[in-house]
Amino acid sequence: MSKPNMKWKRFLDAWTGIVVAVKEEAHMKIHLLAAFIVVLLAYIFRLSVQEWLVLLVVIALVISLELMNTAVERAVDLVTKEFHPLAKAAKDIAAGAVLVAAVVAGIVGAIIFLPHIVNKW
Ligand SMILES: Nc1ncnc2c1ncn2[C@@H]1O[C@H](COP(=O)(O)OP(=O)(O)OP(=O)(O)O)[C@@H](O)[C@H]1O
Repeated sequence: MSKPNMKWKRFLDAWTGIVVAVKEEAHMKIHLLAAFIVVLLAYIFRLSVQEWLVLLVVIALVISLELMNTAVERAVDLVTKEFHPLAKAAKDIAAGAVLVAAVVAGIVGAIIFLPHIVNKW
């Protein structure tokens, strides 16, 4: 396979990974729904460019970490389906990374949207 084709294949493989995660992970669907609602609200409240940038970064952070969490789950399940403390630690730590990002995203969302909501009333 020539080099440009290889690059295109890698892009397709990455896209396939995203599609699989969205299809198979309920949490990923919830994150995407939340991101859609946030983008809709950002449009309705006519946020500044700076506010848009911050929101897009935290949305990307949460979704990227959920993808990594899903990858860790698959890799652990490939190694063992038996109960193992290290398997539990790996999955719990990966889930913890998503939790940290989701909590920070919630705080960032509140800091950005609350003044706009208060202003509308
Ligand atoms: N092989 C294992 N050994 C020990 N504990 C495990 C193992 N597999 C899963 N667990 C524990 O069960 C929890 C749930 O694991 P599971 O693979 O079902 O993820 P999940 O809850 O389905 O996550 P998601 O909903 O994001 O897919 C883990 O966080 C971990 O604490």
